[in-house]
Amino acid sequence: MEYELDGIIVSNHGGRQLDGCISSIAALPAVVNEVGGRIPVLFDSGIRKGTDVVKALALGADAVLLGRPYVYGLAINGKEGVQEVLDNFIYDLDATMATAGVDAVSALTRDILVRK
Ligand SMILES: Cc1cc2nc3c(=O)[nH]c(=O)nc-3n(C[C@H](O)[C@H](O)[C@H](O)COP(=O)(O)O)c2cc1C
Repeated sequence: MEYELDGIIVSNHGGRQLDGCISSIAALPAVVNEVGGRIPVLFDSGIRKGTDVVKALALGADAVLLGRPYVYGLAINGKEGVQEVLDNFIYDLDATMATAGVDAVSALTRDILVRK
């Protein structure tokens, strides 16, 4: 690509900096389209449960990042709290995929989503 980037993160910094900016999930599809698979697209801001992970991956993110959720676990129960947050994410992701009838992360594509 023009700037020789190794990857890109679609983020609005957790919605805490720019009043009135669009959500990062709303920005994701256009960025994915523009990148066209040439570099990894990571995503954050507002990922709170497995369904959020599924939506971001289905919209084309290669991976998601967590900001506040693991900090909440850390504040409540230290290292074990962080582990519990991560375990819950993995369980919830698994359950969401199973409920959607999807057996691989690679099968999470836009056509499993319904726009409201
Ligand atoms: C208290 C706080 C401080 C942050 N400071 C920075 C920062 O200095 N630089 C930065 O790039 N992002 C910063 N972020 C944004 C995070 O890197 C990340 O994009 C965001 O927390 C992800 O959204 P989430 O918290 O909804 O998961 C900060 C987020 C929070 C909550």
